[in-house]
Amino acid sequence: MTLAIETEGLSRRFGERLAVDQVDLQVPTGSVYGFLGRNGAGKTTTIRLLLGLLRPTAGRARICGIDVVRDRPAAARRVGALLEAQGLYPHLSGRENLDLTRRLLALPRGEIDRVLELVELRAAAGRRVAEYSLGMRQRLGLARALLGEPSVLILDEPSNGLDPEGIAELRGFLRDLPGRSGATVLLSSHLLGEIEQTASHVGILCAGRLVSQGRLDALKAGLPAELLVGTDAPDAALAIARQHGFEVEAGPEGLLARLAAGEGIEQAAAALNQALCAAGLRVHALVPRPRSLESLYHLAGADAAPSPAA
Ligand SMILES: Nc1ncnc2c1ncn2[C@@H]1O[C@H](COP(=O)(O)OP(=O)(O)OP(=O)(O)O)[C@@H](O)[C@H]1O
Repeated sequence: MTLAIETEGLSRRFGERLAVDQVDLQVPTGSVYGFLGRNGAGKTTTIRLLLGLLRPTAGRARICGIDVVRDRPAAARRVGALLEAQGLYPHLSGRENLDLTRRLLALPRGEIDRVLELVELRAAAGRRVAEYSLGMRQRLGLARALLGEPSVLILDEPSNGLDPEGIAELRGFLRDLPGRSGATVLLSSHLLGEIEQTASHVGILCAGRLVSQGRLDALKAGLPAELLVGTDAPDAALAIARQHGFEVEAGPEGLLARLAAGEGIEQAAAALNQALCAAGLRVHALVPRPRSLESLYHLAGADAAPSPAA
């Protein structure tokens, strides 16, 4: 497995605050890597370190094998980025905005039409950016990141400001991008549903530390199974299930029993059903729940304590 982005012990301190704490990112070439974490977890700081916009306090980052601190220009040539502060000029047209970057990168003129086509902004390219909707600006920012066909795309919260239709379009676009162009995509987000549908790999950041990382399907497969339990007396069922050694919590859809790693789901369901029925409760549902990114996020502790850095 070759890595498009790799960090070792990457850390960044702001005064007393350790915003990024010994992060070892491994982003395989050709992956769509969802970089998750609640607000203040350190995603943007990590991205700024990857782009060489900030210097690390410790550790190192490599883009396509190039050390970002030692050889920033060479690393920068391999990356296209979309950051929250986009730096678009509102009085210029979309095309003119792209042209500024195109000239800076010494790319041929045709490159502008190629990226406009990709983000479907060709028809609006002559209009001033001041007249663009937030979603159009976001797509223009994406078009600019795509100029020069970079090997690595780094996108900080790319779905910000997009309506549900725009989010769905972006999702399809990003999911297909590695297959179409061979590019690797790292996108940060706090939207689990978005990442679950888009990413092949994830990394979860919590209070500056990377608490989970890997192929999304493999990480999900390694999660303990869960059973959703419907009864007519959830409070009593919760107590009884706990007495019988089940790890249970009350959720919006009913009781959620989390099985121990390796515990057989059929056996556990039968034992739980028996315990509840023996106590005189009526069980009307006992359903295995698909393993989800939400469970992974929860078990990694990323949604628990607010990050001290936040
Ligand atoms: N230039 C700075 N000076 C001081 N503290 C900073 C600076 N930049 C970031 N921080 C702090 O570092 C921590 C991590 O911030 P960061 O923006 O990286 O988080 P994030 O995960 O991207 O969150 P968000 O989604 O809200 O942008 C926060 O506590 C933030 O206040």
